[in-house]
Amino acid sequence: MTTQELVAQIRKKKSFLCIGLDVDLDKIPAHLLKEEDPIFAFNKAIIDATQHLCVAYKPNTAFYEAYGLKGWKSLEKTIYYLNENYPEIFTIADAKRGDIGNTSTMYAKAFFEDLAFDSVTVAPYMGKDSVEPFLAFENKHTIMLALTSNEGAFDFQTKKVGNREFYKTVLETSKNWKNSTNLMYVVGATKATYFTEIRKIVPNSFLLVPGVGAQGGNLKDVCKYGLSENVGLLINSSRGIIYASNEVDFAEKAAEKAKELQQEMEAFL
Ligand SMILES: O=C(O)c1cc(=O)[nH]c(=O)n1[C@@H]1O[C@H](COP(=O)(O)O)[C@@H](O)[C@H]1O
Repeated sequence: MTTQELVAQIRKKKSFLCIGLDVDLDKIPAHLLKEEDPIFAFNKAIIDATQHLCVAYKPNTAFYEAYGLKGWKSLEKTIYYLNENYPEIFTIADAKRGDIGNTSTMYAKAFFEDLAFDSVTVAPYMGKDSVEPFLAFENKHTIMLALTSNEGAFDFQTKKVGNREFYKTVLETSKNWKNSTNLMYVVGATKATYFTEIRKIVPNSFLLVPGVGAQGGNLKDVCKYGLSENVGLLINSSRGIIYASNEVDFAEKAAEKAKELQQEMEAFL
């Protein structure tokens, strides 16, 4: 999917919401456990109930890998279901990959070719030659960690290297990499006050913003400091939406939570 197509979808739906499909079998409604594939049954119900309110879905692969082969099959069924039924939706494999060049190429093939996701999250720690193999794929997006939502972000990312915070160096450096127009960046919603500085370095890039809902990030502040000319934000909520209820009405309740966020977003568009 091109960035223009993503922006057009945002304008049409008046939403820049991304729903995180982080499925935990201990948290989903008990009646689904009788299904042949409870994870897919849960995802399908959530997707059908919320697809008109959001523009992206982000399964975090950890929640599928934890269940072995069965979990990976559920991930595959979920992405196929999305691509077949809602091709306008932007899909994010949240896998936080990155390795030496030839290994990164295989990671990129796994998520862009075999599973046909539109994007994948990547860690920048190994540098240019670990990220460029992902950037080589046309109309695919590489979402690189810049300033994460967790406490540990202060361990390295905000530390000064020379006279500059490390996350700023990561952002600035990555702009010089080959095919850097295929880059997006992760910035946590819990770090809303940093968005002004980040926008000085990457004024037009899309930012994936996790951390609203369960982690306490504030949507209004993120919009205030983070919105760009072409919107430039995908705001993710996982637990805050998908576990709104663990009864038979779980999909309906998830849609209510998604609608609340969509309406807050609409006010900014
Ligand atoms: O890359 C991510 O998506 C990510 C980066 C980050 O800084 N913080 C963060 O929470 N995430 C992911 O975003 C999701 C947040 O989930 P909730 O806290 O349940 O909304 C999880 O899948 C996290 O792994």
